[in-house]
Amino acid sequence: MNGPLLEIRDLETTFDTNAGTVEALRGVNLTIEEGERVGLVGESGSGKSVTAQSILRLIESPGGIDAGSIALHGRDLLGLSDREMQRVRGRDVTMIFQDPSTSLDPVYSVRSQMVETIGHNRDVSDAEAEEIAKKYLEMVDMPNPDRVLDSYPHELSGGMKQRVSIAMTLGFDPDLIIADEPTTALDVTVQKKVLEIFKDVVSEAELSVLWITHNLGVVAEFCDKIAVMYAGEVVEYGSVYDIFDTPAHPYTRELLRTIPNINRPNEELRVIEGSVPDMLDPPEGCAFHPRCPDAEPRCRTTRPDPVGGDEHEASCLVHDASEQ
Ligand SMILES: Nc1ncnc2c1ncn2[C@@H]1O[C@H](COP(=O)(O)OP(=O)(O)OP(=O)(O)O)[C@@H](O)[C@H]1O
Ligand code: NI
Repeated sequence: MNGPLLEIRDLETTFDTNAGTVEALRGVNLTIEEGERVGLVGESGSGKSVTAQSILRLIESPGGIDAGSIALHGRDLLGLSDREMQRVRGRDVTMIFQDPSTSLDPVYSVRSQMVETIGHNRDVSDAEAEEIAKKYLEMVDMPNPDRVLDSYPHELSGGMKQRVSIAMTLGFDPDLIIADEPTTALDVTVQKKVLEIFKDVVSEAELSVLWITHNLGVVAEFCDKIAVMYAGEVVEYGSVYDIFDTPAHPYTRELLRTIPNINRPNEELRVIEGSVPDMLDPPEGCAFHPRCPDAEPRCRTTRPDPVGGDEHEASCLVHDASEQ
């Protein structure tokens, strides 16, 4: 039996600033099984992007990973040399960014970038690599792959660029794709289209994905599992069904209430009362207690551990995920 694809344990990442130490990640636990699509959701500042950057070891000074472990196929990523880590980033774990320009080089044609990437990761000739590139461009619904191959990134629209960067990601043949809000920079109709394409590509290629988003609706459509982040911790984890049907953590319940109801389009959007904590000085006890409708006195002083088991767990002293 193989272990999980990715296993993050008690991960702590901080940034030293003039104002003090920002405790961005305060003990993140997250497991992704082979072939799983996991949505990472939470309000702005909860630590979603820092989690992604920590997995890829892209946290730069004055930031750093202070504690915990990250294992990919059982291999400890935090113990690798910079060179080995570079190989992991080029081959095993790839990231799709909000701004597709980040993953495309402006000075090379799409052809040379895709052929190089594919050739680098597979034992094929340039001609074969080009055929594979065309196949990937067809998979992302590019009507004229030959023309796209001849293009330079600036000749493509935002939506096309993002599709090319998805095709490029396939060229890496990665074990895990991390996508950090990859469609938010696009306008709404293009967003929908790119999302559909990505969904199809992921199921066709049976990829494992960590999908970072604010949008619980997207997660419900796209993912198998959901991890809810709050103040630098995963506070609830479970299948999409469990999270939507029997959410245990009061924060998850509040987050679900903020999803717009398509049957009541004129209803005012609900927001969660209060604001996210200052990570320079996070609250004692449960970080959500100042905003929590169900908080009890003990929540102010005792930090909850995850309870419930592998399938569905939540870090809450009041509500037990296994009893939902
Ligand atoms: N380079 C940095 N220097 C200092 N603090 C940082 C840095 N990068 C992130 N942080 C802090 O770490 C915390 C987590 O940030 P992160 O970007 O992971 O949030 P997020 O959940 O991705 O939010 P968003 O949804 O807005 O992208 C925040 O408090 C943020 O201010
Ligand atoms: Ni982010």
